[in-house]
Amino acid sequence: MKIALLGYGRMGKIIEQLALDRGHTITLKADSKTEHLGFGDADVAIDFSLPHTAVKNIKSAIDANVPVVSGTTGWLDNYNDIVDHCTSKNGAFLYASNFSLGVNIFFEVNRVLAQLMGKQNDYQPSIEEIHHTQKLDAPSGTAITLAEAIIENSDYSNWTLDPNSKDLHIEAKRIEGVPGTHSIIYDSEVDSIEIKHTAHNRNGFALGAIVAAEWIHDKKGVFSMKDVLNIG
Ligand SMILES: NC(=O)C1=CN([C@@H]2O[C@H](COP(=O)(O)OP(=O)(O)OC[C@H]3O[C@@H](n4cnc5c(N)ncnc54)[C@H](O)[C@@H]3O)[C@@H](O)[C@H]2O)C=CC1
Ligand SMILES: O=C(O)C1=N[C@H](C(=O)O)C[C@H](O)C1
Repeated sequence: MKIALLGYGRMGKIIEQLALDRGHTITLKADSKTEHLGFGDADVAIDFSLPHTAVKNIKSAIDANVPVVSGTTGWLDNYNDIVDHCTSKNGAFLYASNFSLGVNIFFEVNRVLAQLMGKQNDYQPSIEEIHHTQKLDAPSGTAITLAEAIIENSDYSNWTLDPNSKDLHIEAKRIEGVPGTHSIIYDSEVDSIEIKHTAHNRNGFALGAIVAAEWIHDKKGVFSMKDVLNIG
């Protein structure tokens, strides 16, 4: 496949390496200095850019009739706008807050645990996420996905970063060099239950994005990693 990379930072560079190893070619490496996104004959685009550039990048790919997968976080207020745009142009689009196989399994474990704990009022749920200090958004997109599943199965209606709020609390810690760690904690007076996913490096995110790009390149519609991995 010919792949256009929208974003050539930490993730874009790892995706390039793994994509070449899988026999793909890279036709575009767009970064902050790129003035025009020339998609040429790209089969698919992979967007790992910045919260304020993702919407424009995704729309440009759809307008160029290039299926696009996006892992950029922090832009989801515009998600429905992108879905409408993709549908009106008969394009192909997939967003995942986290592309790694391990986290997508963790999402399912979180959902089952949330269903079990939904009526256990003695337990207070909370989420902790830890990322490197260069991360621009908080909480992480992954933490938001985890929170949404807990909210669906409980009396909570919102998540919050404020520890004094009554909403579902997400604690976002920034520590140099951490690729991404997410924990769900249910705490009671007598015990606690905790599940945790720890990324050891970024390769799982990158591989998942390439697998998603391979999957979507000949499709039309709006998809998620559930469609790609066939889990859940
Ligand atoms: N969904 C997932 O599995 C994962 C998502 N992420 C997310 O991916 C995004 C990127 O992460 P990193 O690579 O670590 O960030 P980074 O800061 O290393 O890279 C961002 C890149 O975007 C480029 N860029 C800036 N303006 C652009 C524009 N207008 N068009 C195209 N590119 C532009 C920058 O020059 C840079 O190369 C973040 O939002 C992060 O949260 C990161 C890892 C995994
Ligand atoms: O910025 C990152 O690095 C990551 N961002 C994603 C997120 O916001 O959930 C995924 C992963 O945790 C790494």
